[in-house]
Amino acid sequence: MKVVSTSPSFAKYSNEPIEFLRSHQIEFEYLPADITEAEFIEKMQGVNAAIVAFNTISEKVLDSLPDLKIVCKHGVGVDNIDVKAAQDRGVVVTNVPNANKHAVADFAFALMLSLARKIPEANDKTKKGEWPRIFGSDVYGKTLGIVGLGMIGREVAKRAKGFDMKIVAYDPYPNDAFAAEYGIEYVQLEELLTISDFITLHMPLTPQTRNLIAEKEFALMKEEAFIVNASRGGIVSEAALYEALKNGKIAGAALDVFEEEPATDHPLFEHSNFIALPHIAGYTSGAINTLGMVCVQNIVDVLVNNKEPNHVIKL
Ligand SMILES: NC(=O)c1ccc[n+]([C@@H]2O[C@H](COP(=O)([O-])OP(=O)(O)OC[C@H]3O[C@@H](n4cnc5c(N)ncnc54)[C@H](O)[C@@H]3O)[C@@H](O)[C@H]2O)c1
Ligand SMILES: O=C(O)CC[C@@H](O)C(=O)O
Repeated sequence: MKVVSTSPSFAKYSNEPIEFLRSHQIEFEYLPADITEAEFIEKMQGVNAAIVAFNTISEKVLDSLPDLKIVCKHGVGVDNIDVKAAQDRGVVVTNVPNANKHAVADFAFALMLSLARKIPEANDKTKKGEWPRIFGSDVYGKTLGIVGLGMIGREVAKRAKGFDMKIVAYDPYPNDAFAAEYGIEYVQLEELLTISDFITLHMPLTPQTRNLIAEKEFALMKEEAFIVNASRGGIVSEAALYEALKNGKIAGAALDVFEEEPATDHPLFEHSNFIALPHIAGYTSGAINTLGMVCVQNIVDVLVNNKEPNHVIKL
């Protein structure tokens, strides 16, 4: 039996996941994260399980890999996997919910603070020998709008309580008990965009959420508002964001995720009130170790124990 990973972070902090596979007589190999579809199909012949980060598992890929039994998303969002096609072919798809929620929530908060206090700009100038008086915006006591109050959104809300923020949320599937416990008010998206000083997005990329934040939505926001997206590229229209920043419709934005990744030499980079990150919100040692161990346990359950693994994505 053989497992391949295209996730560059799999087993980065310890060998435990690979040793676990070997203890079950399962071979392991890394493939490059930016592998082409044709190369992936070629290298995956005879392989029984794939651990994937960003590469696309399309219907064509699944049709070309008759020995594949399980695809494990090394993370949460399964937008790069054709789950329906996999299900139709009897290939199990799993993800790892929960494992990187603290890492991403911390990161989203770091981005809000970085935008409000202009930390990247202050760092750049100080290292260039300047000693600038840079004035920022308050975070403490401001209104935070969380779009998508799932596992990560709820962790962001818990952090925001420590900053005494007023929290509003939009989510088509409300969690009333959590909202009541943390004093969160559910509102419609339009209201959230209108009243929030900080807006943070934490939902999956789906046909319904693609371009959810576009020209009309930026027009609703306050001129002092900051927006953070550490969920998925494509939820924020980058063309609309470019115009919103250019025309001063909002105060700043930070993206950890882009419509096309890797994002290099992007028009948004010209805006000084725009922070660009390379899809690293979930990258901490604790999160990565848990992700790896959950993936390999699921693989052993399918290939060796003949048992339903945890976190199967079912449509
Ligand atoms: N940047 C990163 O490295 C990174 C890491 C982990 C997860 N993510 C992304 O974050 C997303 C959220 O992760 P999670 O663990 O909180 O998932 P989750 O499933 O626990 O929560 C997602 C929430 O979004 C809500 N939702 C669905 N459609 C919506 C819509 N149209 N508008 C508003 N809310 C909507 C759901 O009801 C749910 O409450 C993932 O889907 C993934 O794409 C990114
Ligand atoms: O595995 C990764 O490298 C990141 C995955 C992350 O975006 C997620 O959806 O959890």
